[in-house]
Amino acid sequence: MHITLDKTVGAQVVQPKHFAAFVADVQEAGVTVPDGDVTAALEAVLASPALSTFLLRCSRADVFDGSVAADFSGNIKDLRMLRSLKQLKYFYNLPAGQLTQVLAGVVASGDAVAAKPWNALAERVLASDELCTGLIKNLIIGKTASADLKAIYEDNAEWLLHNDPHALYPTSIYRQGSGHVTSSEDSSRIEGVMSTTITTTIEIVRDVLSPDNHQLRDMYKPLKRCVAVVDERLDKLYGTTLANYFAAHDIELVQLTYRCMEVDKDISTVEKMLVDLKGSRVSRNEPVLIVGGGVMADVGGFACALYHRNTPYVMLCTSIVSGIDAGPSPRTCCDGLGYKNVFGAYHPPVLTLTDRQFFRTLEKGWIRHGIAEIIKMAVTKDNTLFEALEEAGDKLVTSKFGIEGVEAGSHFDTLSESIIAKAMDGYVRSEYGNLWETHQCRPHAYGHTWSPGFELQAGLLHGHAVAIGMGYGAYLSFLEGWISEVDFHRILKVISTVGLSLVHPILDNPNSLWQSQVKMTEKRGGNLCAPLPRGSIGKCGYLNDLTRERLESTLIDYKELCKAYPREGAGIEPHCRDVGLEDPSTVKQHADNAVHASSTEEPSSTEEAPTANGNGAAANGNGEVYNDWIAKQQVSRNKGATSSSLMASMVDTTVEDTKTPPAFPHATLFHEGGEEYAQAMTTPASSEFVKIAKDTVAAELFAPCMVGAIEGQFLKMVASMTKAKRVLDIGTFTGYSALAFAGGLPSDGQVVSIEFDEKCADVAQKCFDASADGSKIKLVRGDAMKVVTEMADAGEQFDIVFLDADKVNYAHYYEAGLKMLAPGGTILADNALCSLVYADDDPVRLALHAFAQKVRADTRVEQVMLTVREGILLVRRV
Ligand SMILES: C[S@@+](CC[C@H](N)C(=O)[O-])C[C@H]1O[C@@H](n2cnc3c(N)ncnc32)[C@H](O)[C@@H]1O
Repeated sequence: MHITLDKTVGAQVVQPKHFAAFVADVQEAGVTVPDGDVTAALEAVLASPALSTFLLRCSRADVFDGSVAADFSGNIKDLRMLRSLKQLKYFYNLPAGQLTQVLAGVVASGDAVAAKPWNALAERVLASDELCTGLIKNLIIGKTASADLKAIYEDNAEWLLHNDPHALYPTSIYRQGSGHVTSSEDSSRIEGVMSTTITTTIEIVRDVLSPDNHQLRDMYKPLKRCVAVVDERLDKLYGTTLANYFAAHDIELVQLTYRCMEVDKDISTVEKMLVDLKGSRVSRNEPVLIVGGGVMADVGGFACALYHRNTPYVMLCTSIVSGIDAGPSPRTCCDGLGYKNVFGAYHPPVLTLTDRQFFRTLEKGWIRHGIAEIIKMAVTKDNTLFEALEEAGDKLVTSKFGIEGVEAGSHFDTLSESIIAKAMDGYVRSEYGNLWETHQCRPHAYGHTWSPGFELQAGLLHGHAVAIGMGYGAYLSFLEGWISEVDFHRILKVISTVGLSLVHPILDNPNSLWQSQVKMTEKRGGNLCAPLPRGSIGKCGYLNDLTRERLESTLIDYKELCKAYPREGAGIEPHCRDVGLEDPSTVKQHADNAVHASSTEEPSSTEEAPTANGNGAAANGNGEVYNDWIAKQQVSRNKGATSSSLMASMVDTTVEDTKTPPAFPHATLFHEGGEEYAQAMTTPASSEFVKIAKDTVAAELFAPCMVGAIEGQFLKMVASMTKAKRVLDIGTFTGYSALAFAGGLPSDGQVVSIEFDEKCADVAQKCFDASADGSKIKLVRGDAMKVVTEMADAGEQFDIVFLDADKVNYAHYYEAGLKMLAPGGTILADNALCSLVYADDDPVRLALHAFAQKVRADTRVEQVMLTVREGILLVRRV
């Protein structure tokens, strides 16, 4: 029994039953693959009625139609057939290596024994350099094709040429375009409609780089090579495995490697990729392999979107975020001009592969951060996923999704895999129906409405910021009566159990959340449209109204509620720096919200205000150009100013040194209000610093000795901007400066802090013990004069040396510090301008002045006197 092709009818429906019939026909007709010449063997198979009728039918199937897909849904075998159908539709244009492989897969799905000769044929074709990459159409309708084959395939080709040319001459088998045009009689007015349909496949796989796994081989063997765009970090971890995989299958690997940290997510990285793709002569229908996490998915995908205006790519996801979210996402992008995700294209991969094995090399902090994206899908889309998360709990983090200490095939192994799979399913179901983001009903934006306001400012990992947004959102949902109190607490519990944050001290500033809401409303076309759980967990609704007053009052209540949770709602390793990332707030000076540690926050919806106020010619609010404004405002403001005018610093660079500090008729460096304003505009100190201040006062120690909030933030940022690893803090007092430095160091960084007063040291140690960064600090009790000499003699090295003990001995600390300074290191001397404000007869006044003069005369160094707080002399070797 053969399927009869009605050649006059297009859009033949091909269903699983037709696949089954084809396999049965193969068996019944005893189609076997002859030995001997491989080309002859392939031709013989193509001539068989069973195969040819099946192929002809497939070529006319409307493979992108939803009703065709609906026939296949249900089980994995069906879905594999559906993917085969999408390829067989274009069989005329497939390389022989690919067609024989797909057919072997189809036959094997119905009858493993019958598939043996088909597998053998596929292997022989793949092994034949000449045949493997050649297009099937050359064999069946080309000039040299046999008359028998032409007789079977030529008529249909002719029909396709007129009725469905895409099936015969495709440049992409993953997209279809259609459209219609209506014109006026004289064609002076035209109304047109265009639409694109895109197909993609997503699969959770295991051991994808094991040579026994044929998924990548099947994709690239027919092409004989694989051009891979690989994240540098992944190359270090898996570069050899990747090379071995392709070598084992005799596929040439052209590897292009890029640094793909969050800061690299800009157009220059995309440009480099484009140049390399062109240099590697990638053709427009050759799928590029992209290997990496969220940033790589965004940037690599964007490069493919631009290259040849659209080049297919296979996304091999190596992180949770890419695995369930950024990887299969159609939204590719990069940052630019101080805006986040401002450039981009809608260009999903043709195949997404997620393999949990890669999670083995992820830090636990990264795993936690990725789980936030899973929680958002669970809460808004899938109650069963939520229950799975409740069941798995913290073990998801400790076992890295069932990869460490969990038996393969065990319940937890299966549970972990299903969590990834369900999250991915929920995500693409929300995304794919809204490809161009033409509306804002986007469940996957849950947790992303208020978090952009504080994520960067607090240096939070994206996942922690989103988790706070989700917790707060769930509270609003509960207040609206959309979910029960029980469900609200279930959501908080899931977040807290995996160590994600419910709160952060940054929430003490509700303004940042409000500003984010204002911007988000603007970006969402004038609607807040904040996705929140509604009805029950797993269902989504949208909050469109929230006044500032309500936001502020509910936030206070929410913070209070969270105190009942472990760690009083705080997350574990919530900051970028905790997981070895650069602190985003110090990496790029974006505006309120810029580059984040992940790519999944509402790309294209979070383009923020520009970073700076433009160039000199930019218009002010009142329409004046900048230079006019300078002339009017600044010139008159500085009229009459003499030596202290701003001009002096530019035209007169030879300000004289004086033997003694010059007269300065003020008690402080700043006029009233100056410091307060600066502090108001500085990232607020966290609760740990508030604790130090309180403990200092409680111990009846003189609190103004501390460096305080502005200088503390400055020291932290210096440490992080200079990428320091070791800091020497001379003069601990109660620990403020030490803890500030510690905050700017990576997790393996160290602050050595010296203090000779036992009472101060005791208070400091307690504060260190209570702080997350305290473990980075080593408190040395003793006389700094002696301790630094011993350290210098022992050859210790530091990236930063901070002088803040007895001022009269600064010269000594300075010399020892220079000895211990690592290449490129920095010395900072605190209170360096105090000589101006101390009483004339104060011995410290002259000592500080002498010290400043010493450094001024020192040809080994360059220095700058900063008017921060009481003056900081910043020194480095030249
Ligand atoms: C200005 S406070 C330091 C403030 C500290 N950096 C902070 O941010 O809180 C100076 C500290 O240096 C300590 N100190 C002064 N001379 C010292 C010395 N020779 N050895 C060790 N500690 C000393 C004092 O006891 C005092 O606690």
